[in-house]
Formats: sequence, structure tokens, C-alpha cells
Amino acid sequence: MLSHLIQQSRWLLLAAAAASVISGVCGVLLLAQITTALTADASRYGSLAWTFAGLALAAMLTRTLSAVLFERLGQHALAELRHYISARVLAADFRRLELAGGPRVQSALSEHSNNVAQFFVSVPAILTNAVVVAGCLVYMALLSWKIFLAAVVAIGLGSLGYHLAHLLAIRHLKTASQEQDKLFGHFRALTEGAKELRLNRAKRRTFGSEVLGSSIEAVRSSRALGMSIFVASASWGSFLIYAFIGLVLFVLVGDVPDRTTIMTGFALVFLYMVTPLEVLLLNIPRANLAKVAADRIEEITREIPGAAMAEAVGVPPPLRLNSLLLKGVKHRYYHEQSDDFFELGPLDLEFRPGTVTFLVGGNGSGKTTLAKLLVGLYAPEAGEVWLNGERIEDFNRDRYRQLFSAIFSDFHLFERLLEASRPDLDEAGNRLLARLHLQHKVKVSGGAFSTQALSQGQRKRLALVVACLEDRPFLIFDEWAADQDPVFKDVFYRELLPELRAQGKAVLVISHDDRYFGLGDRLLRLENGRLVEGAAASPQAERPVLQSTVA
Ligand SMILES: Nc1ncnc2c1ncn2[C@@H]1O[C@H](COP(=O)(O)OP(=O)(O)OP(=O)(O)O)[C@@H](O)[C@H]1O
Repeated sequence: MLSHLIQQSRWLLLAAAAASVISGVCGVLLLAQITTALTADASRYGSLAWTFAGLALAAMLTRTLSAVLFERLGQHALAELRHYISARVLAADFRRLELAGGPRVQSALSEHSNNVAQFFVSVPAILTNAVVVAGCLVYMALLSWKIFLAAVVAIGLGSLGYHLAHLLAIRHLKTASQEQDKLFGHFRALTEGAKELRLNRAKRRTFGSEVLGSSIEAVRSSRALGMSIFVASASWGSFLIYAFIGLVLFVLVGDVPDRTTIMTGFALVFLYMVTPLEVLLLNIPRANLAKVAADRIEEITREIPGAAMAEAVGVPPPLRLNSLLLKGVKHRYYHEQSDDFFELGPLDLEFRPGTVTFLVGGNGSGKTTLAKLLVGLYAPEAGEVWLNGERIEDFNRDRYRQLFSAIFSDFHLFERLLEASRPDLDEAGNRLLARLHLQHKVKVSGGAFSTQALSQGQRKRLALVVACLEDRPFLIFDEWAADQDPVFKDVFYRELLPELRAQGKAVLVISHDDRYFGLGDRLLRLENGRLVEGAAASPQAERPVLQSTVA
């Protein structure tokens, strides 16, 4: 992931890196100028001053250039990652997305992406300071090979300590990023469960301290521990530098004739080198954190492989429904905690245009799962789906899904009506709003609802407006009427459903409103994942069920 981002902007990255390196080189040359000026004749001051001024200016310009370029690279990487993750989520197989879970995806899109982008902020610091440190070491090597060898030993010890610390720290950083995915789930509960948390003080307290609080703490402690180990290893590096300075100044230089001048020169080099070295050692952990975040993003996106979703070029011809057959289809959910399965099917069903089918059954009997299987959100684990004589498989499932409009009980209303291809969107939308008695509350203008601050039943009517605007051949309503008042329930069952039937739509209505079951053409009953025969309409049903076939 990180290497892909680096590869993608390699030229800009190279330019930024070159600017960082030049800035570091200018820093080292400035140091050389300073040490030369300390011992130079007054006659050379003029030329030294000009060189010094030129180098200072070049250092400032190249540092600014590299910082700006890296900042741009960081923002570019962040945007790229967000595009990439969103595209993966948009294309992901629905079931795999359900399994991966929203909070982990949210975490990848926000925190992990930010941490990866931070890499591009730490790189210039690492590069510039690495050049300064390397330059100082070379300068010392020119002065004395003994000092150079001592520096090599110090660097070797520092690297070994750093490597060991790295192995330990990375474990804690990984634990922190795993815990952070869970934390995003708790953040969601914080707003989505706001009502429940306010109504029950004990629940609020327990959630705040034991669930949310402990998760925040777990992230904090693992990350703090990981970063502390890195920082401690950076301090170990600094200590080695001071030990090295001591060794050079008090042991290696010895009692030479020109001791004061030499000592002054070395002291200057060392002092000049300490800050870059510390900055260097502190920025390497950030780059490591970016690596951990990039691995996490990769792991999450691997869990949500893309389903075949060819983007149609232009407007594809609308799908027709002549017949839709489910032959022996099955779906299974595995419940890890109880180590058991819920199995739906095998189901054999046929749907034809112009029919209204009621699907009934107790809670958890598999109605919604059947709807998800029917609309192609789940690929059948066994059996076949046939549309108009064509078998539906992975390669044509996305096209097949375009046959349906569905309102599930956990439906989502988008801010904009996304059926943008209709030129009469506003007009048709407002007509439908009037039919659903919402014209005084909401308008469609500029392709969007004027408000969504409505009751749940009213929002469901907006979802119905969207479904009607989509004008698909097959409509699915998952307990749509459950939130409607008796008057509107009547409108739905007695007016809208017959109208949809008359328009030749196939309609599947998941419902518990048994007094209306007689208005359908067919009644299907699910019990524990199996379709059962002998579905009977309620005694108050309005007219007999025309058919009760399980094909
Ligand atoms: N996302 C899921 N992951 C795992 N198991 C699930 C999932 N969704 C549903 N199940 C399991 O499948 C069974 C059937 O669920 P489904 O939502 O299809 O029932 P339903 O008939 O629509 O129920 P209800 O009337 O309560 O809406 C449930 O008992 C549950 O155990």
C-alpha cells in the first residue's frame, strides 16, 4: 500500500527528496563554513560571508520547497487512499462488507489513512537530518579515522538497540490499531444510541466507563507504550551520541599541541549534529506508525474483495422481467459465538410480472435474508437463479440487481436523489410526494428532498418516492407499512399495491399485517428458513388468496 503510493508519486517524491537532501547538504556546508571561519584569516571573511549567506539562503529555499512538496504529497496520499478505500467499499461483495463491519471501514478511511499520510510529513525530516548527520560523520572521518571508527561503533550499537525496540514496539502499535477499529464502533454507538443512553443513567455510566472508556484507554495505552519504546530507543541513540562525544573529546583527541582549536571544532560539529539526530530518531517511529496503518488498510481491503461490477458505458437498456426463477437456492449464516448456522432454503420459487406476493413468517424466520438473496445482494451458496431464461452468475449479478428497487427496514435515504438520469425528476418527485400526503412537508427541488427531518413513517414514504422514481420492474418492501398509520396502511395495501400490479410490476411485500394478506396474489410463509405450504389468510382477510404456490 505504502510502496504503491510511493511508486505512484515517485517523480514528485524524488523532487521533494532531492530538495531535502540539498537542504541537508547546505546545512553541512554551513557547518564547514562556520568551523573554517573560526580559524580563518580576517582577509578571507568577505568571501566566507558571501558563501555563508548563499548557503543559508539555499538551505532555507530547499527546506521550504521540500516541506511544501511533502505536504502536497501527504494530502495527495490521503486523498488517494480515501478514493481507493471508497472504491473498494463501493465494489465490495455485500456479504463480505457486512462481515468486515462499518466501524473498521470508517477507521480505515479516517485514522489509518491520516497515519499513512503522516509518512510524507516525516520523510523530509528524516532525509534532511539524515544528510546532516551523515555529512557531520564524513567531516569527522576526514579529520580522524579513529573518530570515524568510534562513530561507526556508536551507530552500530544504536541501530541494534533501535531494531530490538522496533520489534517490540510494532506489536503494541498493531494491537492499538486493532483496538481502534472497535473504538470506531463505540463512537457510532455514542450517537446512534444517544436516546437509550440518556434514558438509562446506569447504562450511560457503564457504556461511558467500561465500554467506551476502556476502549479509549486500550488504544491510548498500547499506542503510548509502542511509541514510548520507540522514543526510549531514540533516547538511547542520543545517549550514545553524547557517549561518543565524550569519548572523542576526552579520550581520542588526547593531549595534542593544538588541542583547544581541535576541541572547539569537534564540539561545534557534535552540537550541530545532536538536534538533527534527535529529530531523525523521533521521526522514524512516525514512519513506522504509517507502515502499521498501511498494513491495516491493506488487511481491511483484502477482506472486502470486489464483486464483478462492470460500469456500464452510457445508459444501459432497462431490464425487463418475464420470469424469475429460484431453483434450490440456499444461504447460510455462521454464528461464531454459538458455533451454529442459520440456513435458509433450499428454496424453489417463481416470480412473474404483475403479481403481488406476500412473504410472512415469525421473527428470524429468514424473510429479509430471502429478500437479500432474491435481489442478488447475497450470491446463493447452492442452487441457481434464472432471469428470463438466463442463469445469473457472478459476472452478470450486478446487472441483475438493477431489476430491483427495495426498501429494507434499515433503509438509507441519500442526501440527493441519485436517479439523475430522469429529466423530470423534480416534477415526478413532487407528484409522488403529493400522492403520499407529504407535499406540505417536503419538496423535491434541484434533485434533492428539501428536508429529511421527518418521522420514521414519513421518511419511509420518502424511500417509497425514491423506489417509484427508480421505476424498476421488481419492488420489494420489507415491513414497509409497519410504521404507517392505519389510514396510510390502507392507501398502501388497497391503492398503491394494486396500481403497481396494474403497471406490470412484480412486488414482494414482507409484512405482518395479516388483515391485508388476502389482497395479494400469493402468500409465502417462512418457518426457520424453510417455505411451508398451507399458508392461510387471516379470518379478516379481504379476499381469498388467488394462488398459494411454492413453485
Ligand atoms: N448479518 C447477519 N449475520 C449473521 N446472521 C444473521 C444476519 N442477519 C440475520 N442473521 C440470522 O438469520 C436469521 C434470519 O434473519 P432475517 O433477518 O432474515 O429474519 P426475518 O424473518 O427478516 O426477521 P424479522 O421479522 O425479525 O425481521 C436470524 O435468526 C439470524 O440468526
